[in-house]
Amino acid sequence: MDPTKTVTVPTRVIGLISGTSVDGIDAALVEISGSDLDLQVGLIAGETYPYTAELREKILAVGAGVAISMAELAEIDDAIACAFAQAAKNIQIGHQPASLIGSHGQTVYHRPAHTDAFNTTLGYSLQLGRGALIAHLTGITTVSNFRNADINIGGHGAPLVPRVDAFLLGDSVGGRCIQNIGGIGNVTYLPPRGDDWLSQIRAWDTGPGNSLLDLAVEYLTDGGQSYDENGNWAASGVPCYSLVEQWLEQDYFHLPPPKSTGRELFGVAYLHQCLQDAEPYQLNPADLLATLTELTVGSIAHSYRSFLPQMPRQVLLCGGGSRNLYLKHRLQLLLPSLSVLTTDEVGLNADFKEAIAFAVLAYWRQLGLPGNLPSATGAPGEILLGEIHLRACGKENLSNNLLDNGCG
Ligand SMILES: Nc1ncnc2c1ncn2[C@@H]1O[C@H](COP(=O)(O)OP(=O)(O)OP(=O)(O)O)[C@@H](O)[C@H]1O
Ligand SMILES: CC(=O)N[C@H]1[C@@H]2OC[C@@H](O2)[C@@H](O)[C@@H]1O[C@H](C)C(=O)O
Repeated sequence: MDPTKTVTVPTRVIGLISGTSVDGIDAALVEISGSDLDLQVGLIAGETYPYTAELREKILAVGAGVAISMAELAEIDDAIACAFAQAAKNIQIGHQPASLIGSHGQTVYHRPAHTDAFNTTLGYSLQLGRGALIAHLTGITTVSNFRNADINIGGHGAPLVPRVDAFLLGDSVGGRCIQNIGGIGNVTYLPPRGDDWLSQIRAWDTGPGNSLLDLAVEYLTDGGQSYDENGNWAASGVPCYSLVEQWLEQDYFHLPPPKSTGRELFGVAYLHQCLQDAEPYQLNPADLLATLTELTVGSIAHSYRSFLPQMPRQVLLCGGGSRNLYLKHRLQLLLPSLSVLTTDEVGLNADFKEAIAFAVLAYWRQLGLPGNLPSATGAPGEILLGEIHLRACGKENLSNNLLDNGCG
């Protein structure tokens, strides 16, 4: 089938995701039409709904490897689904309702493909917040569990946003890197649009985004603050370049793409190692934050120099880290030949791009179009992503009754 010939009608879709920062659920209500080269997405509403402190703590604990019973796992899975369903309900208030939800869920574990004692080569990735419950509670058909189909054929199951980046941000004038800086950083390299353009796209996880910075701020303020607003604290310090150089020797940064990572590698234990490495340098808190910011920036610049087929004209930042002005300034200094902008500056909301992407992935799933990009995930081919949970018959009114379903 030629996907550009698919006949489509504008569809109102909700995209939902909570990322590796575990700061809350990003919800985007969008109107989508077209299929790929003619794909059009209009953002109607975007909102972040923070998790309760209790649920956030449980998610972080599970993600950090704290042992829980199967009953507790089921309970957290459903608590997350309830919070996602509530977010879907809230984002529609005052707007025409949506007919489809694409829910990424909450990643609590991600293991890229590898060989172990069982000779396993497939990766493993677990996103909680089951789509069946979201469909049941909202009465809206929900696509979820997007990563598994790609993983099941040998891919990393991540990153998945690159195919959406390609059709929303591809440019015929020059090459672009779309750099997400969430908890983890990931890049999509888009060569200038032309023949065989899709197969030349490259994408991978660059390493830590804000994850180490957020953990360090929490540690330095005894839990009083959760992030370095605009990078002001780091900006008042001086990076220790010897440490950055030492940290950049780490294997992950030298692994050729396709590759993916998560808090399993760049989480609490990694920060503790960084703090230990920093001890001989007696850094003050501002210097430590400047040094960790430089690790994020340095890992991005290093991976562009090592793995991009050619340097792009622009870097378009998105994700919460795009608001870190110090980080943005440092990246521009390390990549002087490129213009460092945000996706906002080319018309795509930088805060809700991932939520928008999962709305598009659900829409593609419904149209029967593939969602992965083999050059990004390492999968041997394109594949349909996501499981479809049909809205329950006679449940149309459920979206008004969420609080009666134990989700209050
Ligand atoms: N004004 C700001 N200044 C500095 N940092 C900010 C600002 N606003 C948000 N952030 C950072 O962005 C983070 C959240 O980013 P985002 O929501 O993109 O992450 P995520 O989606 O959870 O992660 P991922 O993309 O890895 O899944 C916060 O934890 C914080 O570190
Ligand atoms: C397993 C997982 O949740 N990975 C996330 C994470 O956060 C950023 C980066 O690592 C990316 O690979 C991915 O998310 C985005 C949404 C993606 O799949 O494109």
